[in-house]
Amino acid sequence: MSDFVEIDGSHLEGGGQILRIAITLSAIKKIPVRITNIRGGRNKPGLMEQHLKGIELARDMCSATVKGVNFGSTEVEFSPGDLNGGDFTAKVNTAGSISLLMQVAIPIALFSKSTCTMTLHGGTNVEMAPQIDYTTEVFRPILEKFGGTFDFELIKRGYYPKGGGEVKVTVQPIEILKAVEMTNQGTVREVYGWSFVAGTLPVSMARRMAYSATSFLFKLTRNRRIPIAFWARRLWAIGDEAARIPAKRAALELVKVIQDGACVDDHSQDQIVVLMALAQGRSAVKVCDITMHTKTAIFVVEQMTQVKYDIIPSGSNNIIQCAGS
Ligand SMILES: Nc1ncnc2c1ncn2[C@@H]1O[C@H](COP(=O)(O)OP(=O)(O)OP(=O)(O)O)[C@@H](O)[C@H]1O
Repeated sequence: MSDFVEIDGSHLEGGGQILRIAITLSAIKKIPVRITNIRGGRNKPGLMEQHLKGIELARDMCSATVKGVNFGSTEVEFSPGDLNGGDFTAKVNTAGSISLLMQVAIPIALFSKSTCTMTLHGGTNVEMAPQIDYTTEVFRPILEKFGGTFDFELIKRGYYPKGGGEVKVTVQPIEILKAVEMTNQGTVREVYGWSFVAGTLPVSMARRMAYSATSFLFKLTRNRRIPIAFWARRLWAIGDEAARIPAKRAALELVKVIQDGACVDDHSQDQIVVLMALAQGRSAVKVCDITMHTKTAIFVVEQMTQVKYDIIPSGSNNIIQCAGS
């Protein structure tokens, strides 16, 4: 009989997230894992550069023995060793997301025996992944509620298609992650954000995006004071109308979460599933609709551990609950 827990990488969302969660839990809980049909839900299945470098980083962090860790591979075996801490480097040679490398590595680092320092190269602000600013300004405060945190230094931003960004992350080990109760939104006192433009685009476009986002937010939230900082950096906006589209989308996404009374937004939802599983005690978090990424995260955790989640409808929201292991 095989000692490996087998995870079907094509299930539900069928993307790289299944891989990251399986590898993270494997490293922390010392569970050998075999992931098959990797990214079977995507047009081009198999390991892409970002996923490959993420697994290699996790391998180095826990001295794992691995099989099938090469570009395009659709099946990987990962047998973890000890989490000793130390200095690690991962270099994604494309714009593959540094935040997604952090998604694999930070929980592992928190449970290591000594400090982990990671030098990560790749994209800092790319589509379909957390912006580095999201990871540091949205995800990190949530992580802090669980009792973990990280220091970071943003050395250089990197964008599609070249990448070339660099971030240094330092994580101190913790004894335990604490369970959280986030079911009451409280009062939203301030909203802030960053507006960026790309390449040769003028800073004035970043201002227009920020202005559009502010006025949408103002209309939607009625009279709240909403300061938005203007930062000019290289990013992806391409035209004047295009400047309003991401601004409106950002405003609408945020207002939906605020008005629904949820305590985390749709993108943090799936990222906290793993933290809840690793925390000591019973956690409860109020979210909007359960996303496919969240269902997928729950599937992987339940396959690999004894943790069971309850989803309890609460008005137009849901409360995700579980007792961590
Ligand atoms: N705009 C966003 N802000 C914050 N987080 C995001 C955003 N978009 C996506 N994410 C998060 O990024 C992760 C993406 O996982 P997903 O498996 O879809 O992508 P992936 O690893 O790049 O692989 P694939 O190429 O297979 O899609 C999820 O945790 C998701 O919540």
